[in-house]
This record gives sequence, C-alpha cells and structure tokens, in this order.
Amino acid sequence: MFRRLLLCSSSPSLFPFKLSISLSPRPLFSPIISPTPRLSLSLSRMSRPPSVPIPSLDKADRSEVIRAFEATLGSSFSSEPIAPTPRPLIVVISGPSGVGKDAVISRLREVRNNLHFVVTATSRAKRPGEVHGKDYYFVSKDEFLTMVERNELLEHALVYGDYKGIPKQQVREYMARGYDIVLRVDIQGAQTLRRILRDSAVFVFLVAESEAKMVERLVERRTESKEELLVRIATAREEVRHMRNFDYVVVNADGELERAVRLVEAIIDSEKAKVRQRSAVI
Ligand SMILES: Nc1ncnc2c1ncn2[C@@H]1O[C@H](COP(=O)(O)OP(=O)(O)OP(=O)(O)O)[C@@H](O)[C@H]1O
Repeated sequence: MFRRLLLCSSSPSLFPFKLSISLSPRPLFSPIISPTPRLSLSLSRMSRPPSVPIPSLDKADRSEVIRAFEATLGSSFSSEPIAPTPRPLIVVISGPSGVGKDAVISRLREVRNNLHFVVTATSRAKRPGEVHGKDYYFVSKDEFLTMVERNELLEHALVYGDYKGIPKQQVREYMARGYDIVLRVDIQGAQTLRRILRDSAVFVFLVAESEAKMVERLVERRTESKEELLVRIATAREEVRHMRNFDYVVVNADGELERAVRLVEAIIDSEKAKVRQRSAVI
C-alpha cells in the first residue's frame, strides 16, 4: 500500500498544476512517518509561498520564467554536466590467430580518436612492412627478459616461441592523459589479464564467421610455414572454447571488416555510458 499526497496550489496562477507524490509503505507499528530528507525538503519548499511570482509562459520571456523558478526553488540552475565524466577504459581485444585482430585494430586506429593502442614488446622478428615502435617494440630475448625482471610488464607470455608483453608505463601514461587503452593480446594473454584486471577492463573476443574462413585467411596471409600454420590452426580450435570468459564477442566476417569495427566502437561507447564504470588501476 502506498500513500499518495496530492498538493494543489490555492492560487492557480502561482501553481497551475497538481503535484502527486508517492511515499513508501508505512511500517505497521511505526508511530510517525518520517519521509526521506529530500522529500521533506521539496515539500516544504513547494508549499511555501513563492518569493517571486512565476510569470505566464505565454507572455514572459524564457529567462524571466527560469529566474522565477530559481527564486522559488531557492537556488540557481547549475550548468555543470549531470553525467559523471567517463573514466579511461581498458579494452582487451583478443581471439585466435588469423581472425583479424590486427586488421580490426588498424582500422579502429583510423576512425576513432582518444584511443591509445598499446605497442607490445616482442622478441619475434619483424615481418615485412612492420615498423618498430608502431606495430611492436622489437627487442632481443635478453632485452625482453630484463624487462620481465624489472617488473615493467603488465603481462607477458611466450607465444609460438616468441616473447610478447605489455609495457606498464605506457598504459599508465596514456590513462593519466585521459585516453582509453586498447590492448591486443592472444588468448593466453587475455586469460592472464583477466586474472590481473578482473572486471576493471572490458574483454572483446574476435572471431571469424567460421573455422573454415579463419583457416582460409591464415593460409592466404602467407606469413607462416605450413608447420607453423598447422600449430596455429590446431590451437585456434582449442581457443574458441575460451569465448565464455570474455564480455563481448565480435564476428569479423569475410569482407565485413567495417561492421566488426563499428561493433567494437559501439561496445566502447556503451561502456562509457555505464552508470557504474569499470575502473582499472595499473
Ligand atoms: N573482415 C575481413 N575480411 C577479409 N580478410 C580479412 C578480414 N579481417 C582480416 N582479414 C585478413 O586476414 C588475415 C589475418 O588477419 P590479421 O593478421 O589481422 O589476424 P590476427 O588475428 O591479427 O592474426 P595473428 O594473431 O596471427 O597475428 C590478414 O591477411 C587480413 O588482411
């Protein structure tokens, strides 16, 4: 049972409306109802005669009406944003080999501002066209192991015989400057990051539309030997099972790169609009 209060102004020209307010149910043996402080405040203000008569909406100009509302409510209307400023977000993009992680990320880089794409350190050899400091930080195995010793990496792993790791300092610097962070990791890396970051980051699993398409793409890329390809394909089959540990799945279908990128953007946008935002501390 809810109690309903109906407030009507005695002077229709001052308050030409009815105010109906619901109070929460009255406890059975409670002697006095004590409405919440906010409710009592607004009731007392509303029932008090206004200090400034509110002019007719048809005749007065807008600012006059607004000033009268402010005077009646006892404070001026704030221009501060009502929604809190979104926090920097960490987006982890992962998926089996050959699903198009690099392709999606490089397109995202072109279409979206305020994102920092973390450059991973790796001990693997540079592929044709790759640029040091842009695609990866190419370092020797020894240099990589020194970074591990100094605890400079958020996460690192040995992937197909090569080390890969995420430099912590880079993530911290860009988050401090208000950037959202995109981390591109393999499944093993995503699992480690999930353990470290838990729900403070958003995890996106990228897949091809089918296993057959994924294999076609890997073969066509011509960056691995047939032995390496076989290992990647067998691993990819296994890795698809990890999808359930992610927050979102994005299909990067053949010829539909743009659609996949738009979906990743939509995920970022909706994360930024959440009332309770993720908050990562690195
Ligand atoms: N939507 C798409 N349609 C057609 N080809 C695509 C699409 N997305 C990616 N590709 C192509 O598929 C191949 C594999 O993509 P990419 O190298 O981005 O995969 P990856 O997930 O980063 O792989 P790895 O983990 O092995 O580095 C590339 O040749 C890329 O150009």
